Amino acid sequence: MDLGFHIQDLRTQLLVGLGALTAWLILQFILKLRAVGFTRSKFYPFQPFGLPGALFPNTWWNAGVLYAWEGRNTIYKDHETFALIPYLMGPPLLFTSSLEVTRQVTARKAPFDKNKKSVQGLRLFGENLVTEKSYGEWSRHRRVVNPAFNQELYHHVWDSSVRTFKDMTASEGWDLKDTVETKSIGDLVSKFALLIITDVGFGMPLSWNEPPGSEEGTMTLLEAFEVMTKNLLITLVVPKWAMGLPLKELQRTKQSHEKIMAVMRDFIQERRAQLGSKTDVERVNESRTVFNLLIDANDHEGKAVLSDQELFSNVFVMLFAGHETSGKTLAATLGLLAIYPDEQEKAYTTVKELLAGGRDPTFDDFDALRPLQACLMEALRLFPTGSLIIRRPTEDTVLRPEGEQPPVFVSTKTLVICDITGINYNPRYYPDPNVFVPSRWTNGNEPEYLSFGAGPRACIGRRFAMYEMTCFLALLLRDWKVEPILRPGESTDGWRKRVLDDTVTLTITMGPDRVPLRILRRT
Ligand code: HEM
Repeated sequence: MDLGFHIQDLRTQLLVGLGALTAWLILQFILKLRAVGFTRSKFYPFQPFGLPGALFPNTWWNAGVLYAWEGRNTIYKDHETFALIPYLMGPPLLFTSSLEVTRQVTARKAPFDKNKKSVQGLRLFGENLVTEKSYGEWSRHRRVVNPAFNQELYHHVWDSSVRTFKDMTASEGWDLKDTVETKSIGDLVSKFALLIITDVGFGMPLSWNEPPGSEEGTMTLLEAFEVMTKNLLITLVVPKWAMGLPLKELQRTKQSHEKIMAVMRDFIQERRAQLGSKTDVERVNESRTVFNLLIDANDHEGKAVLSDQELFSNVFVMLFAGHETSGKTLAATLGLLAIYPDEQEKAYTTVKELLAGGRDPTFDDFDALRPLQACLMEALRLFPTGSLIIRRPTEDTVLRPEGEQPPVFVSTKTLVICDITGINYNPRYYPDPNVFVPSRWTNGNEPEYLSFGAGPRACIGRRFAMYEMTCFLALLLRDWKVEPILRPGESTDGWRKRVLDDTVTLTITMGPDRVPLRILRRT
């Protein structure tokens, strides 16, 4: 055999292959540029939210998963709207920090819809309110769930928040202490929010020390959520059959899914058993928890509005959307109040005057607690837990930014990223965007608020979240003061960077991770 000829042949084939690949990449690159109308672009090998972009950190050559967060003060400096072209892999993206463009993308009947792939992680158990397409089955889901979010439910949220807060301080031993140091206020407030959603959303009041599944040796629901959230990437990339392999993280991820499925199955069965023994009149008079309404809609004879799978999936998404977001927001708010003692003092003065004699806050106090709501809104501006509104054009479209900026063409091949972080740090809308200024939201000239989304797909749980978080904050500030636990020689700016800014993670929602705090009893 002529080995020299064989190698020569192989080399030629390799060169031809490489040439073809290069030609194909160049063609794709041109098509991607065309898909965004040759708009001003930045170039990276991959897109930030897919593999392998998300696997590598955000750096000069890679737009990692925290691209928008880490670039919040820089990437929009020259252009409020620009394209990101992944030249090796992934669709072209149009990033915008423009309110005007975001309004056009999220408006009712706008030619934009959810992108199925972007909400893949929330489709773990099937389609639901969050994952359905606006021009698909979404309105059917929203029609079923909408009526549950009413005043009666919010009353329930408030009462449950008071009860759970007291349960927390008693169970965590705070009631016997003057100073509490916690390594992670995030863990406590996340648990608080989970207990509220299980109680109010599903009629399952659980005590602080007995979260579901707390039998010895098994994962609790809280742990299951944490594992599932942290390992979302594993869920998205590892095929189902491989989840059974004997690797620790795979096993834990699998266990977390099983736990969540089991708890939800129990929820559904228990509730069905309760509802089954009731007449129609009794059903109507029943406490209208989100869950009762879902079951009702599911079971009503001849009028099944949601399939069993959809019911299951909506239960999951409510548990998820209803706890992670509020927990992370509360953690960020407490962290910021700790390093802005003047703002904390102002909020405390409101609470002290309103709750004279140390009484508990009631539902009717909500409006008077507006300065506390402003602290939460401002923290959520700085750390928007739902940080990206991702949409795909349903037809080729032109977006028109404000002022002098040129119109932007986007084809159906493009993903449009309305970057809430980008908008929230845009100095045109929020002067001194890095500073925590709660009075932005009470000065009578409030800017538009994007942190709960916009348009018909905006957050259905906004008021739910604001009630539970305001109540928590009122109770905490009434009795306690929060302080940062500084390292020797550390400034509060250094603390903010280390504990808040640099610990932000993006799984499904975004926010600081743990937030260590010193909590001192007020005398
Ligand atoms: C601080 C707390 C919260 C924040 C920051 C937040 C943020 C958001 C955002 C930005 C969206 C829009 C996403 C998009 O357009 O792609 C959204 C949608 C949604 N949120 Fe929230 N959320 C919070 C709390 C809650 C709570 C407590 C619940 C339920 C109890 C909830 C349930 C939902 C649902 C079901 C949707 C999808 C609505 C639809 O597409 O029709 N959220 N949320």
